[in-house]
Amino acid sequence: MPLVFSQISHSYGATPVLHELDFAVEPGQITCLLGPSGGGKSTLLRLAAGLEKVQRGEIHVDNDVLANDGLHPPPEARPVGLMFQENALFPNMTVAENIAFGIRDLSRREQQEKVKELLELVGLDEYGQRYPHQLSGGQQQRIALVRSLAPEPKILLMDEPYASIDITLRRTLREAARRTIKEKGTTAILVTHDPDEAMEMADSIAVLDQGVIAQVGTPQEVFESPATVAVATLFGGSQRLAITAADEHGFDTAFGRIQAEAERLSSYRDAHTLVVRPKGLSLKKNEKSDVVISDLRYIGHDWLAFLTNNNTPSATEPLRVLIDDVSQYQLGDRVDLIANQTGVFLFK
Ligand SMILES: Nc1ncnc2c1ncn2[C@@H]1O[C@H](COP(=O)(O)OP(=O)(O)OP(=O)(O)O)[C@@H](O)[C@H]1O
Repeated sequence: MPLVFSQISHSYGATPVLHELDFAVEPGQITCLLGPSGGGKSTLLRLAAGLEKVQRGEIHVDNDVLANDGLHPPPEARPVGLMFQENALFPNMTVAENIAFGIRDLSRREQQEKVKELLELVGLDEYGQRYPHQLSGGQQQRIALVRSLAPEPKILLMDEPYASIDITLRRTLREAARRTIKEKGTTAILVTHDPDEAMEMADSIAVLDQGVIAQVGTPQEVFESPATVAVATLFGGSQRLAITAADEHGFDTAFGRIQAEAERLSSYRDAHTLVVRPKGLSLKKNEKSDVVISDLRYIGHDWLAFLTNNNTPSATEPLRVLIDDVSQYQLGDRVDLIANQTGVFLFK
């Protein structure tokens, strides 16, 4: 394994952030670290980068100890490349000089060849002699990426590199980054709190929640079989509801009864929490129901129904349910809720 965190605990003052965390990154993969804000994602990356001292536990690279409470090599002595938001390009150096910065020990010719190859890789062959302020934000990001790849680090650490970039450009940059990282065979960890970004970029997603890794898996595994409530609620407009009672026909929630198949229920007899995606429920009209369609909104490809329950306080957030055929429904319709086969998750 190129990068392994073992039993890492970390506190800021008296505030614990990481708790005996174990995490191994697969070689040659792009792993996205995803999780609620403040969960410790950046801290984990900063520990590997050498920007933060390891307090407890160890970090290994290829079976060698990289850092522990007695070993703290500086960032430049580590086999890692950094692409953090704060690591802007050096403004007083040309693009070529920026890229060559980390490979100053190579001969001049080798440096030039490397710079040329990397500029071509991100489609900016003509830009070597420009200064950063003469580039667009997206071009600067692409240069920052290849600058961090120039020394051919074993591991590339990226902390929200696209956070300040607009959504369309972000998509283009992600693609460029994924292609470039894959072409180089680099092992990369990308911190993001955008689940869409993680789904698009990652070979593997690791969810960090409350100081521990809650789940590691392919984007499909993490999306379709979330291991915890925190993982389930990361994706797809998921909504969390408490289950107040359950029997063989379904379960009771703040939105009344949600009907479900008996066989499904029996495997979740002790469930107390329901996480439901907008695609996870179907509606059936029932004049006697207390659940009412209080809003219908078009969201591009689909319609969302916003449901409220006449019997619950108005402060309760409406339940959002995707509907196939909007012509069947109108505002004020009363409906029953039925759990679909996918998009509904039960937790103890
Ligand atoms: N230098 C610091 N001094 C004190 N507390 C810090 C420091 N850096 C981070 N923290 C705290 O540690 C916790 C974890 O922070 P961290 O930045 O690692 O989380 P994160 O998962 O990357 O969050 P986000 O998604 O919001 O960027 C937060 O509560 C944060 O306020």
